[in-house]
Amino acid sequence: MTKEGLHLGLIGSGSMAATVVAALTDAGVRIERLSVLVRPGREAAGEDAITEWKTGGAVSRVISSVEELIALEPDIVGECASQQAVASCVPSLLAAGIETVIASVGALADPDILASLYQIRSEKFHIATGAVAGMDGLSAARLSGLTEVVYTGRKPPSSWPGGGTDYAIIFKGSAREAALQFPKNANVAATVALAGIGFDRTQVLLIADPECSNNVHEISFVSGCARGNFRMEGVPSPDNPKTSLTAGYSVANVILNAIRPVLQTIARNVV
Ligand SMILES: NC(=O)C1=CN([C@@H]2O[C@H](COP(=O)(O)OP(=O)(O)OC[C@H]3O[C@@H](n4cnc5c(N)ncnc54)[C@H](O)[C@@H]3O)[C@@H](O)[C@H]2O)C=CC1
Ligand SMILES: O=C([O-])CC(=O)C(=O)O
Repeated sequence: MTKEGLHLGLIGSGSMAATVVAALTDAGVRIERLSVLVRPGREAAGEDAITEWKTGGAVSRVISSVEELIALEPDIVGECASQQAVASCVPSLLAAGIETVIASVGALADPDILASLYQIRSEKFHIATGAVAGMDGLSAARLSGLTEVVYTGRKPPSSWPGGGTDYAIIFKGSAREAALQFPKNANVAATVALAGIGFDRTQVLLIADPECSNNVHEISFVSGCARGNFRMEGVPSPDNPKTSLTAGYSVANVILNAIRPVLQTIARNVV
């Protein structure tokens, strides 16, 4: 981060990336440079997408390899792309010492990916809570002994693979299976698993519900210190209703917290 502002790196140029940039700009962060990693061949589409973003005048650049992104030396990178992007980009970013926040948390349900990130043991690795909330309470309750954690995710039928219009139980099983089978819809299952009793003991129910206009996340748990029941009702992103707007705000919030010490230093220097 220079005295003038933040050099933000993003992986992905879809709905969540747009929300992250708008949220940071609205929060008063001056994004001086924006480096956006897209899939090879998607550079022009990425550049078009960025023209619609609320960047506050950032100088933007679209690249298509993680090596180029690393060479540009962003202050922090937000992954807003896919589980595959976590696997292929995040270990290199962390190995290069770059602060990185992930949204595609379901990637960690794959033991090989988890192991590759664990080996790096970087304090610069952040997991956004995404579309859900209450993970602090769940992880605190874990210390008292969790005996049951159930996550239920409901979205309108059109937001599930295959579309349709009717009520349907899309999936019932473990958080590991949910996160790997529904990479665009069940990252929250992975987040709940990581905060609570793990990928194999967390029970997941995914429902296509025509009564829903929002994306609803319900968590219940039983522990030694508390029983918990909480519910988050996320407004779908206009460009991609599968993704709740909360998820992008969550990535922006992690970025804000990570850069805050630097912002405070700048404020002290300027005032
Ligand atoms: N933790 C959470 O609560 C949530 C996490 N997510 C994750 O965030 C991701 C992004 O969500 P949206 O922006 O709504 O999706 P989107 O489909 O609007 O945009 C994703 C963009 O990333 C690009 N992309 C995918 N893999 C890439 C790679 N390896 N390198 C560069 N670009 C790549 C795609 O081409 C697409 O343009 C989802 O795919 C999902 O994995 C989504 C919703 C909630
Ligand atoms: O955005 C949401 O509501 C949740 C979601 O897609 C996910 O968990 O992957």
